[in-house]
Amino acid sequence: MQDRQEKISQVVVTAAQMRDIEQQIFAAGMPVVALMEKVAGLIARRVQDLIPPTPLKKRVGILVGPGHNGGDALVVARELYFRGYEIWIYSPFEKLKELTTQHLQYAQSLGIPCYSAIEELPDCDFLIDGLFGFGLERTITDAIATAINELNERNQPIFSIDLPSGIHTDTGEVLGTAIRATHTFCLGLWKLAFLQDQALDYFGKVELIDFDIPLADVQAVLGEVPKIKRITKVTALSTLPLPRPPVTHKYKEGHLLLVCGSRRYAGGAILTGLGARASGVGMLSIAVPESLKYLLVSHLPEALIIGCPETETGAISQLQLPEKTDLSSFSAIAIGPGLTKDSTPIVQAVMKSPEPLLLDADALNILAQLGTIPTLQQRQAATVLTPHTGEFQRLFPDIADVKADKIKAVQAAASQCGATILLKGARTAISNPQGAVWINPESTPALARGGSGDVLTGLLGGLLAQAATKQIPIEDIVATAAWWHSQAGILAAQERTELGVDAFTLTQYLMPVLKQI
Ligand SMILES: NC(=O)C1=CN([C@@H]2O[C@H](COP(=O)(O)OP(=O)(O)OC[C@H]3O[C@@H](n4cnc5c(N)ncnc54)[C@H](O)[C@@H]3O)[C@@H](O)[C@H]2O)[C@H](O)CC1
Ligand SMILES: [K+]
Repeated sequence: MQDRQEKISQVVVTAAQMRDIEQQIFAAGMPVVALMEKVAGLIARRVQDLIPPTPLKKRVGILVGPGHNGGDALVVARELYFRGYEIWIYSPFEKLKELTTQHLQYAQSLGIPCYSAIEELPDCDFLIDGLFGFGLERTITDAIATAINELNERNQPIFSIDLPSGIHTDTGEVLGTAIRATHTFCLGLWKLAFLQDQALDYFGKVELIDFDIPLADVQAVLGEVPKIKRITKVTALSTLPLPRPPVTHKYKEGHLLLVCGSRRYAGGAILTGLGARASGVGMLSIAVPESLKYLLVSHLPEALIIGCPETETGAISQLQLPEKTDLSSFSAIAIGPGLTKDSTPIVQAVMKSPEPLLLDADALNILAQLGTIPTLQQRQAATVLTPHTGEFQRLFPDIADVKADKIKAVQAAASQCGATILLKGARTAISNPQGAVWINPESTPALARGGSGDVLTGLLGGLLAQAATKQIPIEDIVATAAWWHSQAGILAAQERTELGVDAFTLTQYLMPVLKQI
């Protein structure tokens, strides 16, 4: 049972996949009417929990569209009516699907007022949005668009069924206009839109209404291992190097080399180091410009700080590793935070490393400038890139608009360069070269702050180093780091508000996330 719920919570579907899964259920004998009744019954009960009908009678506006999303809304309306709510229906479409028509007829027979003009819908305590679900297929125009805009301006709580009407199920695009919900009940399985940054403003709180879709039906459509998955606590924790074997030594627990910092950006090197520290990595070496050496030693006494020759501008000019050490001495290398663009030769040098390599920040800008993206294909070991949208666009100028469909964009980029790519955002997306995608479903705007990416680079570098001898897919480790990093942000924001999560503070919340579990 637990296992089913966990698997369901990892699943993400497109509208077409949802329709196919639904067809499996109907083909197996489940009547459409019964499924609607079941789903809408669950929604009605949740609404009653959230806004009970007493002591003050509540007035509810029900927005009814032409399809089964409208049918769901009418079943909710009927249930709430019998529980003592005062119901008003707005049903502007002339032609409704048959089942929806029947529910509307019955609602009217009960004496529930029903109007087709938005002006006639009075102010309500809250609204139920059943205009469109995953069947929305074109831009909303004319009277319906005007009505949606007017309803948004009323500032009443809105519960959207399945999706806020107007949001494209797959891309999250606003098709003309869309309901700005305060709460969205996603039905059965998470739709892709819930993981697309561009739609997030419209959902309000989100909640999955699990209506017992059999796993077999999901697998029949998506396969045993779905291509696109949500990161969950369970998936994230499964790749952590915990518990440690009772007998081990520091080099067995990974040796990470960080290459970062410049006179101009000294703090970035410290934050990257602190992120790596939290990963538990066995050995940490940090290459910085010579002039930063003692600053780093004072912040990270456990690390081996390698002072490198520097340019006039204070950037690393040459990677001068200690005696008897070369790039193959490390289990993983992470390069980029605070480098400046003056460290181009260093990036070229580490690309030759035979170990997993993580490139971030200025290392990505240097890569873009060099136009060396195609050479990544030739690397023997795994490569991970962690761009934000701007860096991504500089690296992959020929990939169509990232904002229009982030998930497609990250898949295309990973396949183009043969690296695993983590595209940062409110919903960070990770793709391996074969197009297997992880999306991080929870984060906080508190992390939109200078230095928070440096922390991620250190943390992920440390996890990559520890996993070097294990058979864990690279993208799974990247997903764990993304999850851990955002959970630390969420925890810090809970205790300190969204303004209180500077990058140093963030590093201090990485361990408490694990301790909570
Ligand atoms: N997931 C499930 O198994 C269940 C889903 N339910 C609900 O059903 C909807 C999907 O229903 P469907 O009838 O296929 O689509 P919609 O209700 O979203 O509406 C489609 C309807 O609207 C017309 N249309 C599309 N775009 C526009 C537009 N821009 N302007 C005007 N009209 C438009 C289109 O032609 C169709 O007629 C799902 O979201 C759930 O809420 C079940 O009730 C339970 C099981
Ligand atoms: K809806």
